[in-house]
Amino acid sequence: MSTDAKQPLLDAQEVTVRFGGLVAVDAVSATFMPGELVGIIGPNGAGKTTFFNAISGVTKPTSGRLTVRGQQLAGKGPHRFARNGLARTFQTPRTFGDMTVRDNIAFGLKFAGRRRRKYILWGEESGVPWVLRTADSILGLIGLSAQADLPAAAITPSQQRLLEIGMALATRPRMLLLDEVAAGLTENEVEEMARLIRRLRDELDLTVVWIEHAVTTLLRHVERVIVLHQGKKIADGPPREVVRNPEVIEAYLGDEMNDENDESRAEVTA
Ligand SMILES: Nc1ncnc2c1ncn2[C@@H]1O[C@H](COP(=O)(O)OP(=O)(O)OP(=O)(O)O)[C@@H](O)[C@H]1O
Repeated sequence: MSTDAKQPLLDAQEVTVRFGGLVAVDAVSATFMPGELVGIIGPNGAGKTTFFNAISGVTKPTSGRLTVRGQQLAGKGPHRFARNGLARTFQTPRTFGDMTVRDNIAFGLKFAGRRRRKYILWGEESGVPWVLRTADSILGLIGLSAQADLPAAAITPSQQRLLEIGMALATRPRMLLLDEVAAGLTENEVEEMARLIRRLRDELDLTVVWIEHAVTTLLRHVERVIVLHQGKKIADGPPREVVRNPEVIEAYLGDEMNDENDESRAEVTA
């Protein structure tokens, strides 16, 4: 891969998003390096999704800088972010229900095709992992080959989430932003999802940023976690350190990992 290992894929500096009088994201800075798997946690309304929206161009930050692979993109639209290698999922999957599962992936590939000239200019066409070259290989990767010919509306909610990840992968991203992809899944499905996410990061050399309410699972699988509280970043570090941070325990983990959950805390701190 030609990505400069020392250059952040995305560097957010002092990003603020206001909605009228409400400061949803309050001067948050965070740097994401190639190949990192980072979790974002925080109570409801902490600003997680709004931060995601800001770093993917969906919401224009009120102030702050967003540098993607060296380019200043704050204030640009989501397509500019996508062209620079960012792909994301949404809390409510945005798939095309009346199209087949395969055609949903093909749609993402078409979008990547529009970038193809740029890939060639960068000399990276040969660098696209083979598994991201066709709809069928992407379906194999995410475990949806058997559903390829079904309309997307006919597959289960957990398969919808996988499909949305597949559509994001089809755009051949360098950075994948996952917004609660494990919401509503059974315990086993959550574990499978976590394993898939790790595999994608490892095999495709992606940077993955993952918001999730299933905190215990998330903390077990990520190497770094950012905690947001009332729009501010209150911690950023390895899970075993973050779960011991008194401010984090008071603001969030005290409830999420209470006494009955000591086992899970022990698992993370081990
Ligand atoms: N478009 C909007 N207009 C006005 N306020 C908004 C808008 N989007 C989010 N907010 C507010 O901004 C704050 C942060 O919301 P956000 O959805 O980013 O939090 P979150 O951490 O993702 O929460 P959750 O875990 O519940 O998804 C909340 O107070 C929310 O009500």
